[in-house]
Amino acid sequence: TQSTRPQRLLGAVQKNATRGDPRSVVKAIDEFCRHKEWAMNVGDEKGCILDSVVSELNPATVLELGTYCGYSTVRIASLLPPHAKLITLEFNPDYAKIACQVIAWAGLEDKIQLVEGSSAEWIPKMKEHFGVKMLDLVFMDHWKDDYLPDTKLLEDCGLLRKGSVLLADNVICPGSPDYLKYVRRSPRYKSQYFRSHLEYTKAEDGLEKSVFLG
Ligand SMILES: Cc1cc(-c2n[nH]c(CCNC(=O)c3cc(-c4ccc(F)cc4)cc(O)c3O)n2)ccn1
Ligand SMILES: [Mg+2]
Repeated sequence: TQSTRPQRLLGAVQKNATRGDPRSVVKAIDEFCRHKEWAMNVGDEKGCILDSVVSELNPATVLELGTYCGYSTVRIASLLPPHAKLITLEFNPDYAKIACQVIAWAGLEDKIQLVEGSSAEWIPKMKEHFGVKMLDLVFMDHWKDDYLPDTKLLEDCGLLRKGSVLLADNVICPGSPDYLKYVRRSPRYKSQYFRSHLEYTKAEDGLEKSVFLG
């Protein structure tokens, strides 16, 4: 039977990356997506901006919405301090199966908790189920129409504290206009746009970093 793109991406990781070496996993995926098949990872250009936000924040608790094949999951987790935790939420079981293997190849299972299900179901369960008190960083990279409702849900569930950072991918392409308007207008956020390009292309895209002011 035909393989899927995520399966071929995993194959490229297993063929070209060194087990236990997250940077080689990231590099193998970027090479595959640049030279073989485009895939919707945050990519190397926006990935560097993601790296700088994570490194500056040094977060203890990170939530990623939208695992896909685990590219940004590995990128973020490889920069976290020893006892930090990354919870990543994936809705699509086929993506989750691939991401689980990419994360294992990178040797980052101990830092990452991959959860299969919807954000609407799991965000309200963060505290009781994962013992999460507050989120230091949320990387939003799931369905673009869910960015805004899920931001409001994060606020309502008391998961954001003064200084929590929301970092949203694809605010231009495919775009999340209602989210962008909300965080840029709201007095409860300090927002900043990092202009870049859609992964592996010349199209404009960027990351929006929004600090919750409490
Ligand atoms: C918990 C939960 C998780 C999910 C979930 N998990 N994984 C995803 C994938 C979401 N990502 C995208 O759709 C996406 C699309 C493009 C794109 C595509 C085609 C173009 F022509 C141009 C750009 C580029 C990107 O960078 C993207 O991130 N959703 C969904 C629901 N609930
Ligand atoms: Mg994205």
